Amino acid sequence: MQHGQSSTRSTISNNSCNTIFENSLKKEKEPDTDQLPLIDISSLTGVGSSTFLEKQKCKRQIIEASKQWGFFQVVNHGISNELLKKMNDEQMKLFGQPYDEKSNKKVSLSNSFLSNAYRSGTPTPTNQFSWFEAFHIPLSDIRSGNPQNPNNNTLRTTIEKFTTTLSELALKIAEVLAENVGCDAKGLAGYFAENCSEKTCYLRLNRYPPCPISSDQVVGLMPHTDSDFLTILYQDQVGGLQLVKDNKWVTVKPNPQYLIINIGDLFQAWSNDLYKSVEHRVMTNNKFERFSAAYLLCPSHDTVIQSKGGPPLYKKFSFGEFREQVQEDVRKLGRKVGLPRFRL
Ligand SMILES: O=C(O)CCC(=O)C(=O)O
Ligand SMILES: [Fe+2]
Repeated sequence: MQHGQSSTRSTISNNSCNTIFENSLKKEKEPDTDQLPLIDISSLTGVGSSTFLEKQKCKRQIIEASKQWGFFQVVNHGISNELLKKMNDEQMKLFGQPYDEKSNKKVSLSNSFLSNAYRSGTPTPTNQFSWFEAFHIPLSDIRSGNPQNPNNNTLRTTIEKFTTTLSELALKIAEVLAENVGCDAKGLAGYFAENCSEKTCYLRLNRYPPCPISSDQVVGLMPHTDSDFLTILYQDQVGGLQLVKDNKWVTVKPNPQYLIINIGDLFQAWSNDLYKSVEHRVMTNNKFERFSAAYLLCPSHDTVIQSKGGPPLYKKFSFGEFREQVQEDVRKLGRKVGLPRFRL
């Protein structure tokens, strides 16, 4: 599959991104960054006790990081280290199955919540290649998993626990960000709960195999922005995630106890460019395989995105229109154009 063709993330390559991408393909070693904001969100998640002032501080940090970086890391997120480890173990087992099994060519995954969920990188029209494989799973499929498939049952229950907490966390973060662009708390609770449901949100399980090819044309995952409100990412200790900050690629120092949150295109449009949907990518590694899991907060296709706070920079669009435009651009141009298509 062309990366992003049927998912909410897609490669992006407008002019400025091309420059970044070309520089980036030289694969020079970028320093890890310890500067990526790390936010203690215990006051939001209720892990431990906290005061009103601590909660206000936490909200301010989330808003600042979303404006300056479009990315931040969180601790005290409410998912235990045991559950994170279990998730990683289950992911290893799942991807460890023979290709025919996991890609659903054999029957063992069919009729399970994983049927038709498998994806892997294929060359782009410009012969660039993403060295990954993934399962793209709508949350509603997880809950309706087939209990008769004992192999996948611990996987399913682990994913279910993991995504239940992530769903709550995603809504809390979304509400903090939306409240700051002038939405009253009552209206907000309705907006996200009504428009983002388990039918519209996804979990992506990613595996980046060790890559023996050293070529500028091969990356773990092509530069892209996420076509959602926000993404919550869990990554293992291997590293390879990079994001653009001040026109340079910086490497995120991996810490498997943190979760990483990034703003997607919809929040950038909604906030009238206050929050940044920042390009990111994954580099390859010739020694180690790498695992990550991404939770994507997406609305239903008929949800309307309307810029708030100041004269609008984007025309009103529905998520369905956005997705169709992305898919059409990927089909016709081989790349996602994304938000610039909707700019006034
Ligand atoms: O694996 C990663 O670190 C990033 C994954 C990602 O960007 C995505 O799934 O959209
Ligand atoms: Fe992404």
